[in-house]
Amino acid sequence: MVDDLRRELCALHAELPRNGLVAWTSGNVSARVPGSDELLVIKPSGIAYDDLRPERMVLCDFDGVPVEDALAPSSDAATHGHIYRELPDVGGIAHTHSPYATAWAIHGEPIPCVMTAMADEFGGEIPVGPFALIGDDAIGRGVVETLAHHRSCAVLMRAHGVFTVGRGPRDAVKAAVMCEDAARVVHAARSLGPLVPLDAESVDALYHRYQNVYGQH
Ligand SMILES: O=C(CO)[C@@H](O)[C@H](O)COP(=O)(O)O
Repeated sequence: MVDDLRRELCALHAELPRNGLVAWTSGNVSARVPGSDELLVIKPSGIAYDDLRPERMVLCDFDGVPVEDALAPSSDAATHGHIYRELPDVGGIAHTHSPYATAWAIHGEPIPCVMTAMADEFGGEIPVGPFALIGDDAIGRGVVETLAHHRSCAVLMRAHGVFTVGRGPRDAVKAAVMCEDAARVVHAARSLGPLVPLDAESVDALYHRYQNVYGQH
């Protein structure tokens, strides 16, 4: 099972540069080991995306400590672990520095829910979380605190970048792609004139349809 996760994560990491969400070695994706309340798999720290391999993915505990001989895990391993510990329904997490969303994060401004694609994916605005230093679980604490008050699966961490959560790592990477798309389009819309947020009833209806009816079943 862990070997399958390593393969899935390796393929998903390739989606970050492919979608223009990261520069050089920034960003990371992790997966909870299914059924576990103490293990995750995440990328190694500071390794070029082209050099990532399934066997280089690092199996860690939720404190971000590798449980086997491995490369040093991502700087954000303890942050991912904190999120898995606090949010049992989360099975995957992605972190990017995607440019438009990070510009909103630097500005400290939530992305308002002004288009159907945002209501579909995020169920409202994409909120801003607090500034936190990198290296322990502080970012994770900020993400969890922010998500307690929002339906969004993405948080813009102030002066840093994007953290997304999903049922699995693919959902989290998709949310990171959709977050950057929203950040870019809403920025363009605002340059044309004032933004008009969708009303709450429409947001609820759109979110419900997309989450429960859209796609193949
Ligand atoms: O911004 C951060 C730390 O939150 C990361 O995106 C780093 O840029 C990549 O760190 P590693 O995952 O390679 O340690």
